[in-house]
Amino acid sequence: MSDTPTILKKILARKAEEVAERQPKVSIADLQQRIADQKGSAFDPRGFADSMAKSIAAGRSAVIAEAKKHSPSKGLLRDPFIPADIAQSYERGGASCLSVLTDKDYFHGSEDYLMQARAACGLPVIRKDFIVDPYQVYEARAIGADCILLIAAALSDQQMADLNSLANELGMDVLIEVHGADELARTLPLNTRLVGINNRNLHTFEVSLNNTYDLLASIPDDRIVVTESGIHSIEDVHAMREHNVHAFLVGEAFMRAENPGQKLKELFA
Ligand SMILES: O=P(O)(O)OC[C@@H](O)[C@@H](O)c1c[nH]c2ccccc12
Repeated sequence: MSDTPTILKKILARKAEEVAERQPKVSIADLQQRIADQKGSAFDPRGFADSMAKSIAAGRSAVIAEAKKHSPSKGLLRDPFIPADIAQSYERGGASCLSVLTDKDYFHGSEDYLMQARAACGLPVIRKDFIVDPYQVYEARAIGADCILLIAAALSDQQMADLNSLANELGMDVLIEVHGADELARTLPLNTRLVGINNRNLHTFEVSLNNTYDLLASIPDDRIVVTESGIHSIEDVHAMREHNVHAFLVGEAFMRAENPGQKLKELFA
C-alpha cells in the first residue's frame, strides 16, 4: 500500500484508537463473561452461512439486507432510522440474513442498532464494521452477532487467520471481503464458506459490478460468492444470476426506499 491517506486508512487509524479507548471500560474478560452468561438464550448463534445456503438450495437468491443510516461515500441514507422496523420489513420481504453497521464515526451505526434489529426478527445478523482486533470479535458475539465481516484490504494474512479462527471458536461465521485478485488469493486458504466480492473500492469508492465477474472464475465451487455493493436494479440482479451469482449484500437501494422489504421483493422477485 502507498502512503496516500485513503478513506480506508483513515477509518482503520480511528478503529485502532477506538479499540484502545474501549478496553479499559469493558475488558476482554468482561466480554467473555457476558458471552458465557448468555449461553442458552436468544443470543445463541443463528447460523448465518446455513441460512444463505438454504435459500440458494431452495432455488432463491440469498440476500443479506443491510441496515445503514449513513455512509462516507453517500452521506445520510435514511431518516428516521429505526432498526427494529427495518429488520422486520426485511424479514417480511424475504431476506436470508441481516447486516447492521456498527461503526459510529463513518457510518453513524451502533452496537445498539444491531441488538435492536436482531431482537425484532429471527434472521441471522452480521456485524458490519472494520474488525482489526480480537477485542471486536468478542464484542460482536457479546451483542449477538452471528457472523463478522473481515476485510482483506485491512488485515495481514496472520490477522485474518487469527480473527477467523476466533470467530469460529465463538460459533460465528465469517464473511471474508475481497476487492482484487491478490486479496482473493490471500483469503482462499482460510476455507471460509462465504467469500464477499466488494464492487466498491474502499480506497477510492469507485463501484463496478465487473469486479464480481472478473474474480468469479478464481473461486472454488464449494464457496458461496456474495456480490457486495452497487446493486440497484432488477437488471443488476439478473446480470449476476446469469453469471451464476446467487448471494447478494445490498444496502443503499433498500435504505432509500420507503419500505425496504418491499423493495427487496421487487428487486429479487
Ligand atoms: O449500499 P450498497 O452499495 O448496496 O453496499 C452495501 C455493502 O456492500 C456496503 O455497505 C459495504 C461493503 N463492504 C463494506 C465494508 C464496510 C462498510 C460498508 C461496506
